[in-house]
Amino acid sequence: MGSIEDAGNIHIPLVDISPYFSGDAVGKQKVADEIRDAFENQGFLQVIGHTVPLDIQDRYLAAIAEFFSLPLADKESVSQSNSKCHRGYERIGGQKLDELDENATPDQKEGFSIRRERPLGRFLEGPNQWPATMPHLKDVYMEYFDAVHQLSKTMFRLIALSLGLSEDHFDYFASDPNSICLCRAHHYPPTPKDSAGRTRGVGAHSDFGALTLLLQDNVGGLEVLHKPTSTWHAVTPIQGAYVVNIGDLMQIWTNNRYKSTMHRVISPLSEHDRYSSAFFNDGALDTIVECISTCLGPGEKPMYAPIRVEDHCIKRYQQSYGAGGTKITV
Ligand SMILES: O=C(O)CCC(=O)C(=O)O
Ligand SMILES: [Fe+2]
Repeated sequence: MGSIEDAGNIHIPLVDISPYFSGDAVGKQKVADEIRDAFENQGFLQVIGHTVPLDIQDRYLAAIAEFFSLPLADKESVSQSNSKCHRGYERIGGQKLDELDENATPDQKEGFSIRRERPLGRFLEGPNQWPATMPHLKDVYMEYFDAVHQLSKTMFRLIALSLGLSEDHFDYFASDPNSICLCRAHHYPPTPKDSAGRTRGVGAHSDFGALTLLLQDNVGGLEVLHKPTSTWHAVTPIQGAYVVNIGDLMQIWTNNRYKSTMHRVISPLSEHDRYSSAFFNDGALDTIVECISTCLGPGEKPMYAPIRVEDHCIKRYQQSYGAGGTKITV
């Protein structure tokens, strides 16, 4: 494990997970121990030695850049406002994720959200929207979706080992084909000089699901909060790596042992467009999330009441909409 940054008190580890795939129990446990350390301390790490080929990442990043460069009318033709299940395009300023500052400006990013293709059904189940003017987007997007979903299942296996559970503990949650995994591509345009320092790409928030895998290009801007010192620290881009963080559901499962950490994207003065993609594995809707027995020390009590994933997600979506009309924090 190597430290990619050591600014003040913060340490965001870089973990090579390739020993996990060797099948050797000692190698697997070593990776799981490194992951435990990262989630107990900062709640964030970067992962290399994984199974998503660089070639798929590159083709996907190129495809989302091409999508965001389409005329606005083409993007609006797949607007989320047409969708009953939060699929499709969100324009710049369409979201405001900031949970710390109610006067913050709306997020200076545009997004495109895809889940598994399903008929309209339970919460967030339904059809995707694809732009007619870019017919090749669907194949590359879904190829990437499948590859990163697979990696998220591996990460859940490692999390299980890190908590002293059997390796398949989260398999149903993480692999249910009807789960509500979300893959959202983002485009952050360069910041004009007059708004430098006053806008946010994404306001400060924690992710409310279980696990997030973020692919970012080399522009930078993602920062995580170090709570004890109230200071923000950059997550330096590493080509091909995933930034992995846990969300509020995993914090509930682990009784606060693993930290769901506030993060944001600043809008630095930059000549460059930034592209990123977040994959949220929020799992099987009917799972009951409650304190895992291995996370309860002697004399400790569960800090949260048990909650069903679907109820938790509906509540968080409703809170988000109630707060600002268009705000969705995932
Ligand atoms: O684009 C990024 O770097 C982070 C995005 C993010 O935090 C989110 O979508 O929840
Ligand atoms: Fe986030």
